[in-house]
Amino acid sequence: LQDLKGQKHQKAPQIPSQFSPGERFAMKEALKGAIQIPTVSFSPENLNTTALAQFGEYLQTVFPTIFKTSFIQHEVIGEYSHLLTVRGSDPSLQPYMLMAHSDVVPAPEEGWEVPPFSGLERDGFIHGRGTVDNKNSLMAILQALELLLNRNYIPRRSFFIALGHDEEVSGYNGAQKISALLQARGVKLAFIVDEGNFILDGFIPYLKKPFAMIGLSEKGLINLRLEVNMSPGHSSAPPKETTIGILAAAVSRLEQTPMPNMFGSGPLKMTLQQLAHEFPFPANIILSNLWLFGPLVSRYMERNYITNALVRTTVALTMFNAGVKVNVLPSVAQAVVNFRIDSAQTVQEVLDLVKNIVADDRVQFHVLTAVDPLPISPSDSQALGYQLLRQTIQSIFPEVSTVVPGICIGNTDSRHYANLTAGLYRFNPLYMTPQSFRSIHGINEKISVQAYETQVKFLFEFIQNADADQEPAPHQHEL
Ligand SMILES: CCCCCCCC/C=C\CCCCCCCC(=O)N[C@@H](CC(N)=O)C(=O)O
Ligand SMILES: [Zn+2]
Ligand SMILES: [Zn+2]
Repeated sequence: LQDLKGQKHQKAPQIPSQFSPGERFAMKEALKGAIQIPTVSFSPENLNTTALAQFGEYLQTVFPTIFKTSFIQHEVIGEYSHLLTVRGSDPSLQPYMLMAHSDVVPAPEEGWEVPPFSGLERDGFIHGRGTVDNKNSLMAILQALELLLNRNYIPRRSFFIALGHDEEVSGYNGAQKISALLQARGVKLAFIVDEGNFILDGFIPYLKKPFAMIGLSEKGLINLRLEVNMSPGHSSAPPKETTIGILAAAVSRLEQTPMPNMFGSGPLKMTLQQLAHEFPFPANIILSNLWLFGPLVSRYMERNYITNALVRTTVALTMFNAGVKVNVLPSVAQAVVNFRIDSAQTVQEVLDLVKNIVADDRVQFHVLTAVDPLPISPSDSQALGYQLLRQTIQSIFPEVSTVVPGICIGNTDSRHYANLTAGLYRFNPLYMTPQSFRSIHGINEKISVQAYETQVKFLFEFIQNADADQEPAPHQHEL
C-alpha cells in the first residue's frame, strides 16, 4: 500500500457530515422507494427482472448528480448490475471498491407487522425486505456520494461502486461478471468493503458493551442435494423402506451429528483475544489465555446457536421434496443441505465427512454449489481498508470502544473479487442485536431512520477518509 509507506500527501479537507432537514427527508424517502420495488431473487434462474430493471431506473431518478458527473462512469453489467467508476484526481493512489446488492430474498406476507414491500415508516423505523440486507447499504453508498458531489467534492483516490443484482442466489451474473471485467482491464484494488458484519450488541452474555466486528474472512459453502431413487408402486403394500424414509433418516443423521469443533484456528481467536479486555473478571483472564483455556471457551461457544456457527461447519436442512399423490410410493425423494464451512476445513473434507455420516449407498450426492472458506484479509497497522474502517467507526460511533477482526458466517458477493485484492472487508455500520439478526431473511426486517442516516454519514466520512493521509493506527487498548 504505497500511500502508507511514507509518501507525502496533503490531507483532504473534510466536508462536515451534516445534512439539512430537506436532505434528511429526501434520504429516507429515497430508501422507502427502493424498498417498494420487489427485486426478489428466488433462484439463479428466477429473478424478478422487471423489478430489477425498474430499480436501475429508480437509482438514476433519485441520484441525478451521480449519473451526470463527468468523472463518474456508469456501466450496466449482466443486464441488471451496476458498476460506477469514480475517477479520483490522484492516479498514484490505488483505487478501492464499495459494494452492495439490490436483490432481496422472498418475503411472504405472513407474520409481518407491515407488508414487506411497503417501505412504511412507523415509530421511527422504515419497514420492509431489504432494509438491512442490503438496500440500506446500496442506497447509503449512493446517497453519500450524491451529497458529496452536491458539495463539489472531487475524490483524490479513485473508487468503484459495484452493485450486484443476484447476490442472494450466487452472484454469478452480477459480481462475478464485474470482477471479470475489472480483471480484464488490469484493475487491482487496495481493498473492498461489502456487507457482512456489524456493530454487535447482546450476542455474548457478560459483554454489556457493543463492539464492532469487521469480517476478515467468510465461511465456505456447500449446497448439497441428496437423492434417493426407487421403483414407484402402490401404497397399499409398501416395502420396508421408502425413498422418503431412507432420505429422512440420512438427513436426520446429518443434523444430529455435529461437524468437529475447530476452535483455535481462524479469525475467531483474534476476535476473542482483542475483545478480552472488555469482559469482566475472570472472563478477561480466560480469553487472554486461550492457550490454557481454549477447550473451556470452545465448549462455551457451542452452547448458543450463533456462537456455535463460529466454531464449526454448520449443517442446515433447507429443502425437502417427495411425493405426488397420497397413495403412490414416490420414486424419488430429494433434499438440499446447506453447509457453511469453518475456516479450518475445505469443501472436500466436509464432503468426506458427510459421506461417512450418511453411510448409505442408496443416497446419491449432487454438489450444487461449493466454495472453500475465503482467505483472511490483513488487519495490521498497514492494512488500509481495515484501518479506514476502524477510523471511521471511531468517529461516527464514539461510544463503540472496541473494533475487532472477525469472520462472517454468511456469504457475500465480495468473495468474487478475491482475484483483485487481498483486502476483502465485510462490515455494515449498523447496530445488530440477536433479535434484529433473526429479521435478516426472516420477518419484520426494519431499520430506524436514525440508523440509516448514520449509515449515510459513515459513508460520507469514509469516502473522504480514503483520500487523506493515514495516521499510524493506535494500539487497540489505548482507545
Ligand atoms: C464473538 C462474536 C459473536 C459474533 C456473533 C455473530 C453474529 C453474526 C451477525 C451477523 C451475521 C450476518 C450474516 C450476514 C450475511 C449476509 C449475506 C447473505 O445473506 N448472503 C447469503 C447469500 C450468499 N451470498 O450466499 C447467504 O446465504 O449467506
Ligand atoms: Zn446481503
Ligand atoms: Zn441476504
